[in-house]
Amino acid sequence: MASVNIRELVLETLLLINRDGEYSHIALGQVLGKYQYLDKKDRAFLTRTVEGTLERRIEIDRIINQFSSVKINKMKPVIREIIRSGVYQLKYMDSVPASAVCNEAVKLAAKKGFINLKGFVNGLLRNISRNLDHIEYPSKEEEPVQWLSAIYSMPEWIVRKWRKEYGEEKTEQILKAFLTERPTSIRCSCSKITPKELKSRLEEEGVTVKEYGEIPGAFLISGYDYLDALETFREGCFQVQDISSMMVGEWADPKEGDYIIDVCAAPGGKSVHLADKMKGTGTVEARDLTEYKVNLIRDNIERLGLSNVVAVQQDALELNETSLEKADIVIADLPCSGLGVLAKKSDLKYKMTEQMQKELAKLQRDILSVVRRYVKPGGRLIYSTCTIDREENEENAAWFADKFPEFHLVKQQQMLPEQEAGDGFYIAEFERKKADLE
Ligand SMILES: C[S@@+](CC[C@H](N)C(=O)[O-])C[C@H]1O[C@@H](n2cnc3c(N)ncnc32)[C@H](O)[C@@H]1O
Repeated sequence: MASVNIRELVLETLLLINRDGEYSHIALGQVLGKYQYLDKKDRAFLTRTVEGTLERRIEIDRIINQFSSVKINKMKPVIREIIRSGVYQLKYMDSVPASAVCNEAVKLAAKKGFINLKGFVNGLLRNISRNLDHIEYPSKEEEPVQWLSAIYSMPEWIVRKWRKEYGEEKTEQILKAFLTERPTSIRCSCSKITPKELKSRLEEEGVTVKEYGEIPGAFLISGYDYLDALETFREGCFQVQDISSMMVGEWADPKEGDYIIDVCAAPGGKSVHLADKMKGTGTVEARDLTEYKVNLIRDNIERLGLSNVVAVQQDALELNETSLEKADIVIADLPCSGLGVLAKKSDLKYKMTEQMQKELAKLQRDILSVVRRYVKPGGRLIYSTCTIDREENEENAAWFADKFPEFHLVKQQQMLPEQEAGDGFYIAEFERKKADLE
């Protein structure tokens, strides 16, 4: 088999994300999928370098601009990504010698046809490597927003918003949590295997497993190569799901035989959790907008071998007359800005804008206005997002309770990203009164 240059794959992935606008988890998944034969060490290097270069991009670009005669936004995309990933390795990967970083970057630039820029790449990276102790940052006291933005690589508009909503100290904790490496959280597919059996089978497969006490059947796993290489995953013994996101299933806590409509369900994490909780009884109707998305749900249903979930294509903005007042529980885990899951999808912070966030908050209201009509009198609506933005969360919940008095807000919780596990996530539970006011 032809040998692959791992730094070339890093470059290919970063170009897909930063130049072509692909989502980081999709780009990385595509490249890792295409080169499944890479050994564990190379896969880990690829993942860490791509994710690290992305999550530290604001800081890295500042460093490059401090030392380079050509500013970052004037560089050719290939050279820009070679230098960015080089700076990440120099600053954050102690295991890679500086000389190797510089030499490999120069070779890669030449291989990509930029022979005339070999000297530039070499000179810049060596200069940065010699001056890592002389990087200039904004002053913490005089420019706190700029300082937080540079140190934690978060766009200034987001830092400003969170400082206002959460205060200085909490904002810094949130920013720090996003940059902390965490294990993968999984949920045992309890209709297939007991948590105890799952734990021992994973350990037999060489995986490090830690129980996450607060949720039954939840574990934190690490030390594996990739999921498809695990027999327990292929057999559908567990589902990868964030700890915070599992709380939707815990709050919904369905009874056996319930009819649940999950209006924005792909790839199906919450739908399969609820189906698992109903032990083969009842029905979860898992809907999403496009056939592509619906197929992602089907893949999960098939892998987990569940018989009480059906995946259906349906636009949540269009009223489905046949569903009126039918559901015991409606799950509305709606499209959102995703600013709670930056630990896993760090590129979202560069893609999101204030304007897009406002449009999403409006879309959430529009969807809620339609799908509330599927809830039976006495039934429940669970609204959730994976963001920590008040406008999409508490403000939308208050608007909903005010606009539709047949519902009352039972409880709501904003979960902030945690160091060990758990994304930033929001859940609100509404109950529809038995006798409507309408
Ligand atoms: C936050 S994700 C859902 C995650 C899912 N609940 C899970 O746990 O795996 C939001 C989903 O909403 C879907 N979506 C966006 N607009 C929609 C619409 N108008 N109708 C139905 N689904 C929509 C997206 O395709 C996306 O899959």
